[in-house]
Amino acid sequence: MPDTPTAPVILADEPGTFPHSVLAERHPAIIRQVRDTLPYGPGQRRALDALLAECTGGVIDPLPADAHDHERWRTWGMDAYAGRSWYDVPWLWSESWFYRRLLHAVDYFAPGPWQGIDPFRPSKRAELDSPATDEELAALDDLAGRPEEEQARALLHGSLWGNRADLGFRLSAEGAEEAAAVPALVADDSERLWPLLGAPGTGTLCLVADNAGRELVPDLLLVAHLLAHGRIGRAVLHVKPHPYYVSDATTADVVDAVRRLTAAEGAAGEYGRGLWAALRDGRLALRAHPFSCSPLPYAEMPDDLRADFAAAAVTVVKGDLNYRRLVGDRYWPPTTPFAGVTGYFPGPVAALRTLKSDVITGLAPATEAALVAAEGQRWRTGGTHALIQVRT
Ligand SMILES: O=P(O)(O)OC[C@@]1(O)O[C@H](CO)[C@@H](O)[C@@H]1O
Repeated sequence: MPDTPTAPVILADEPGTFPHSVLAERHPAIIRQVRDTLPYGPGQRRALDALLAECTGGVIDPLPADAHDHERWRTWGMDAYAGRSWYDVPWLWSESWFYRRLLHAVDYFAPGPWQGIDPFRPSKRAELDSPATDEELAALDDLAGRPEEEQARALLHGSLWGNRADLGFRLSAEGAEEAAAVPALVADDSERLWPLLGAPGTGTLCLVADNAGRELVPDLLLVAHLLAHGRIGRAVLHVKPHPYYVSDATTADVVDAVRRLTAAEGAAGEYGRGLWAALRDGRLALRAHPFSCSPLPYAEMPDDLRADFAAAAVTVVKGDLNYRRLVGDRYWPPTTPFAGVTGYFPGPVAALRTLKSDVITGLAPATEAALVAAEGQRWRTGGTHALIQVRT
């Protein structure tokens, strides 16, 4: 691994910064949204109110000793951070902790009637059922007659820009989606990705999914296309084992998305039936590893997950949060080489991400200078720029 100097870990302790606004504004908005969209009983509403007070002004209070994942969270740093302000621990950690505590408040893990009920399901379903999704699926028919290579490129870009549709992000950046009408890639290594996905392919693609709905649908379309055209032999789709970051995809969301596709007309329906068959015969496998909801960077991944990625021809890592975990949630100088910070990854890795937080690596000096000249630092968090970075 090239010798990469380290950089300061991002905390949320500075008012006026993006991480601080996530803890001080976005998390309270998410609690209010959850409280309003499902008819939770008095106990759950009290717990949500207590969480609101704790996450904005209180300290980290460990999970109850009988929580199923108490031991896991201890190894992930819970004891070390107990008693400290949410703002004073790594931002990556406190955000992840927020979602775990939210699930506790709504009895997601508690035996009883609310066990396994996704608090974010109403917003995920609304997005999947929206006319915008219909339009995107209908547009596939125009693509169907094009040369295969052109289709593959279009689907890769669909998967990349699908990351702009992020329900949690919309709570605090209304309008970002519309503002980004012109795709603006700040780094594009896609020419190094295609040889890893070249026909006749027998290799495995690992795709580490991010959001459900309008991101997961194009991710699945890309996988369906690569399988159907023999560019890969098999795909492994990593999803979250439980609801996370509002819109992150779980197995239930994959099932919803595949059913949505199979019910569609034309090319979308064909892709849907291909995915259904691939799930049934094992060419498309799902993983929901606990580490996918961990508050730690991928550099600290456990051995079984490492082995999964090591066996892939390439691992494609989707979205902003996965990028933060891939390169480390640090204030890297933007020109820090991507290959250096991902040198630990056990095989070729590609990041497909729209930029929604401060972390960035691998920019050419001229690109950084042009972005700063045009936008100050807004390009880092506005969701209007994207990147494709590859380390072979
Ligand atoms: O991973 P995703 O869905 O692309 O984005 C997740 C996100 O919306 O949440 C975090 C702030 O809460 C940021 O990392 C990012 O803006």
